[in-house]
Amino acid sequence: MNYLWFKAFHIVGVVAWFAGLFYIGRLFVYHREANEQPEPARTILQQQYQLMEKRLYKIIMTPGMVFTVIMAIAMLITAPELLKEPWLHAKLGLVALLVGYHHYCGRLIKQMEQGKFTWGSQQLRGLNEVPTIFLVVIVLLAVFKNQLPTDITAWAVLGMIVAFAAIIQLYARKRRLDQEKQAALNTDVSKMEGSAS
Ligand code: HEM
Repeated sequence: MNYLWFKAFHIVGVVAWFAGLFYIGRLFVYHREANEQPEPARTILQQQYQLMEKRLYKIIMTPGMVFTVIMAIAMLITAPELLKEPWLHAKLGLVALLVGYHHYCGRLIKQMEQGKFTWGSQQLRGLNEVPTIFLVVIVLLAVFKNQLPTDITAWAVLGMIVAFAAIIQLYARKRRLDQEKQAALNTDVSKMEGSAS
């Protein structure tokens, strides 16, 4: 019975952790794009995003991760025979990588604060998709366990990577065209103002 309680709260922890992992990636993109704004909007937006990133990391993401792991350890103490399962070994490997990604996000927050950050918004959009791939594979492993169809899973991961890359490229193209249109419009307006005065 305890096992089921731990499992239920393990899933609650996973939901909180991933809410943070998904949102932090979005905030990084907005934070980076705030550089393109004129002053004083740039400084105001950057300070606001900095604050939101730090709070999200400290108040949601890290507690979500710790809670997920504590509940997982409680499950393993209750049912230690699980430690012999190959699916769990694979899952632990992926979770270790995910924890690495979590800490990398913490490093990015510090780099942004110190103005040492060099990534572009398109690269950040790519980085933002990393947790989705982890989520899909870890959940598949947790549900299918040793029966996981590895070929379908590998194709699904590949399909996701290709789809994300294509969507990011298309969106970048759309943004570039919108910016060019806006710049042309601004030039026309200033020409009209010039000839009116
Ligand atoms: C230290 C890391 C983790 C360990 C040791 C761990 C271990 C476990 C164990 C032992 C179960 C119970 C399996 C069962 O009763 O059938 C479980 C269930 C589950 N875990 Fe994890 N887990 C970890 C992290 C994660 C993460 C990061 C996710 C999500 C991305 C996740 C998603 C799930 C889900 C959805 C279930 C429910 C599966 C089911 O009942 O069919 N776990 N986990």
